[in-house]
Amino acid sequence: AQQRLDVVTIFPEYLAPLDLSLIGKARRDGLLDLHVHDLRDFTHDRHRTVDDSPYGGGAGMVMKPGPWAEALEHVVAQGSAGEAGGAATTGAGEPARVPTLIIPGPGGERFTQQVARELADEPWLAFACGRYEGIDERVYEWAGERMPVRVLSLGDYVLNGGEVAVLAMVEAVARLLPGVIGNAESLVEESHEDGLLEYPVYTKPAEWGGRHVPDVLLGGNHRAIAEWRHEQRVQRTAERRPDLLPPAAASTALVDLEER
Ligand SMILES: Nc1cc(-c2cccs2)n[nH]1
Repeated sequence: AQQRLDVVTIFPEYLAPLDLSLIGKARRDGLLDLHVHDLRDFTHDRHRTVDDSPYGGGAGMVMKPGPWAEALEHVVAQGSAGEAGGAATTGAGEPARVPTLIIPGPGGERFTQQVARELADEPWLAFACGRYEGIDERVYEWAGERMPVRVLSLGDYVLNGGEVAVLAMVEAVARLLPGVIGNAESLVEESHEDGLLEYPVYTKPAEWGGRHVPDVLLGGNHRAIAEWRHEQRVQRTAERRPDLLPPAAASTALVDLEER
């Protein structure tokens, strides 16, 4: 199953880290088909203008709609024709005609592990990297008439542009694709897979700076180890992320903690 990814940005070099290690290998193994497009290639003036001052005044600049529409039309045309890399195919083996367009922004729906899993099932994703001051609203409307559009936020903080958010989302999605991560089981027990944070991990030496590895991990009782690890995940989630626990479990886990 190959996934096609297109990224449109005014800083294509920002996406260079995607050529490294895991993601780079997935691309070389043909699991991922990544294309980065420079938004400025879709301008026609001498200064390759992509933004302008906001109607209604206010600080900063807003990205112009024209270049975005031309860039996204190019992405749809190139991707669906299978030029410069394969046309993504749906699960049913049908060529995908349009991508799901992901637009990072602080005002979007929360990007979570669940959303990452949904995106990993998509045959074709396109990412539009805007600048913080924003993209002309008519681009969202224009794109929404042609393809599914999701505005996604990494969290409640403000970045200057979408590139960093796209790097994070591409990594979170690509590692879920079959064959990208070595042993699939490492995908199961990690944080947020089942709503709990991960348990503490240890490796050699057994004693380090006067600190010891919990005895249960040094023995071979796999059931006891699994129980200890689950208990640690519940405790750690109750301490750091009670919001992830269903209310009853949160208070029970906290009562247990306070009693210790
Ligand atoms: N979560 C989040 C996304 C963003 C931006 C995306 C694009 C420009 S700023 N800030 N914070």
